[in-house]
Amino acid sequence: MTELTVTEQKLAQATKRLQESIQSRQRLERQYERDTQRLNTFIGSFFQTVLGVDSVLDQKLLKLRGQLQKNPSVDSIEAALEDINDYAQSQQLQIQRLLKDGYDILEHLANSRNEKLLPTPILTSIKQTLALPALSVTSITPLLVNVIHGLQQTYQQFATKNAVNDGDNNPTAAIESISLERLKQWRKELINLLSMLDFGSRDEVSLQTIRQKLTQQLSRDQLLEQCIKLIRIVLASIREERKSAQHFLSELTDTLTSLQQTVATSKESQQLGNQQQNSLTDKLTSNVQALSNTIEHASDLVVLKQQVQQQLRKLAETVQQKKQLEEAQQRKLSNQFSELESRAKDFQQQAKEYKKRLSEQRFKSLQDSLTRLPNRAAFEERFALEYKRWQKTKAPLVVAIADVDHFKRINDNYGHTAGDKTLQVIANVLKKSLGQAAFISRYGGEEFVMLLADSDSDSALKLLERARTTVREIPFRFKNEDISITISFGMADFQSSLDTMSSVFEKADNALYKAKSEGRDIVIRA
Ligand SMILES: Nc1nc2c(ncn2[C@@H]2O[C@H](COP(=O)(O)OP(=O)(O)OP(=O)(O)O)[C@@H](O)[C@H]2O)c(=O)[nH]1
Repeated sequence: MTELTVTEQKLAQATKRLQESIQSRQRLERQYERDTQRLNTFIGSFFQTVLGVDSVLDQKLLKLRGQLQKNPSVDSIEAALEDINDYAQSQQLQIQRLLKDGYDILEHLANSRNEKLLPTPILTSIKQTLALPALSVTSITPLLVNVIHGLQQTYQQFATKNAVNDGDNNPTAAIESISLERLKQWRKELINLLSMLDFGSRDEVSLQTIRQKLTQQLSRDQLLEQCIKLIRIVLASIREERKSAQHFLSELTDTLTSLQQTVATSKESQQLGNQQQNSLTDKLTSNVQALSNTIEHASDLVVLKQQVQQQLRKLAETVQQKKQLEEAQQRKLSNQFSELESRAKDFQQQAKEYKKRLSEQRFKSLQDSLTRLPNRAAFEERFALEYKRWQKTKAPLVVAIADVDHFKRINDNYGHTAGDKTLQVIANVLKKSLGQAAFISRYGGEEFVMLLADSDSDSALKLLERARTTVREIPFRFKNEDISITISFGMADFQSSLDTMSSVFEKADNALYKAKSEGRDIVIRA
């Protein structure tokens, strides 16, 4: 083998090795490129998944993706991945804490008694998720999103309701909507209670002011303040009542004492008078006896005449004394009796006034002070009576509930006094249209409840229709504006022996609700 041949062989081997090494390098580079590509794709989809979860992580991933696109060194990628890993670990603790918080919130919502806060399907899915063996971000996050939607719906419902009911667009008021609902109920209840109070002119102004305040939207504190004022008025009135009852009782005791005294003195003077009378009678008897003795033993007529005259004078004196005594006794007794009589007369007058006052109070406690119609308490009493009558006779009995439409607007637009006036006018229209046959009461607020006994359902419906149209045709004028006011009715009658007071009332109430939802200004029969 020549030296040239040897050299050629070595060169060929070296070339081959070089080619192999180039190929292997190319393979490696292709592999690296593929790996980088895969990593890029993975980071890309990972990036899509976690995008928006954490802004710091977003930045780190964006940086890594940028590096990968520039064919970086493995070292620099390793450093970037390590950085991301450290950050992810620190966030993991945070996520666990958040998961725990999320779990607690869901558990609280699921067990909350106020389930109205969330729609039922959401509550069901919370309960199902909580029952899972382990919680993860993927199970809890969609649920939390649902909860947020649910709460948002509830919030919007309350906000709309408040805006419609109270004309209040203040969002903070809407946030407090649950307590606002409650406050509204309390205000309504207090207005009802107020309508049962009437302590005469002394408290009229104060009660009127409280009523006026209660018809406006109040905070809890303001409502409490009105409550306290009301309690003070009631207490003052109770004190007054107690005083007046004490006065009456002390008058009664005085009169009885004086009667007792008169009876005692008349008895005493009668006893004394009897003694005196007896002694005078004895005296008279002995006078007559002496006279008869004188006559019997007389021998001389002149002497006898003198003695008889003397005895007769004594007799006349005694008779006179007896007469005077009798007259004195008579006078004393008659004085005592006339004194007693006048005392008794005074007392009788007082008792009459007291009784009148008591019956007035009873009447007032059953009368609504604004409309002078029977109030809710009177209605309950009458309803029980009519129901008993119906149970016995099965004669027709209809319950009707009337409610002024959009009454709040009248208060809001024309003031509370206009609202009061409206209620008074409507009360009169109801009285006139329904006549004597109906028992009409102001049940509370802008609600009137009527009992139509002896009217069958058809004729009751006609009467109510008449009342409804009459109200609509009244030309109300407030603040130089002509307005039309309407009322809606719900009615129901007793039909089967299964009907009870509350079931028929509820039917009428549901019918009224229907009347409201069907556009108002109508009478709906259950
Ligand atoms: N002026 C006055 N207002 C009263 C009286 N009693 C209750 N109100 C008011 O009546 C209003 C009743 O309003 P809502 O229950 O919301 O009903 P509405 O506006 O009549 O609406 P609909 O019944 O749905 O047609 C409330 O604003 C009460 O404050 C009262 O004696 N006098």
